[in-house]
Amino acid sequence: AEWGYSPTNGPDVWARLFPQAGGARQSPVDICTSIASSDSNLEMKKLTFAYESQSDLRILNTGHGWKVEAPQSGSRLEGGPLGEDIYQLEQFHCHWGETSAEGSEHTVDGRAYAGELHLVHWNTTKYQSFAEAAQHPDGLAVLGVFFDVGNESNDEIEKIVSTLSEIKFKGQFTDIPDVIDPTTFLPSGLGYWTYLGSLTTPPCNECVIWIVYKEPITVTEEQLVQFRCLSACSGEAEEFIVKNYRPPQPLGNRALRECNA
Ligand SMILES: NS(=O)(=O)c1ccco1
Ligand SMILES: [Zn+2]
Repeated sequence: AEWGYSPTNGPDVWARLFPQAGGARQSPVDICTSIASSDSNLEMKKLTFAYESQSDLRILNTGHGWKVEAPQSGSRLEGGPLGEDIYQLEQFHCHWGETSAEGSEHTVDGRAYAGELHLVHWNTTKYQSFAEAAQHPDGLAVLGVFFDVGNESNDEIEKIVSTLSEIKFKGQFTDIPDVIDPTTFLPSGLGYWTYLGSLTTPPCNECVIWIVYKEPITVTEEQLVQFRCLSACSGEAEEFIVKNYRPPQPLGNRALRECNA
């Protein structure tokens, strides 16, 4: 039985097939800003990133959304909550909802955004592959960026949107002709929250250091409408991917730290 986001195969039943989904350090979480502790040593070790601009990146319809494969050996994410290790960009994708009133995975004081972009990195200092890194508590680092709906379309997201008609069905892929610079997905304000969590899709490995930016970026309703036209099926039967977000999971006794870069 393929997992998904419907009542019969969605987040409420994932733990039956994927035991880790019922663990104590699951993601996403509701970010309760009043309990976030501004941790001084996060400010000392500034979070730094360096990405390459790449063209001809492959975008795939995974059946659960779109995913851009961006293995960037030259990219580096380090500092902040990442200790002494260097993390390398592997892929990026996003989550959205049926309407723009929902769609993000993390929420802020109970408020959902219209969507959430995930830039997925893995620890190349300690591990030899993404798959290996995903088996360790400090294996992955994911940058989360919220989407707000506004009037200006996001040019970088538009490069993604313009390919979606070619990958309407699950399993289809194509190359993005434009040059993509992942830095352009990041908000101007670099304040963030960070905590230890998991992949938000099965198998929900508890291997992610989450870094969620406070400031959203803006996309248009039309861009989100295009996301919802992707099909979860590989054939004629059209079942649109209208939502692909997991609701918040218990924070439990995990520390939630913030850095106002
Ligand atoms: N949604 S996410 O970034 O936690 C992820 C990456 C790979 C699988 O799930
Ligand atoms: Zn994600």
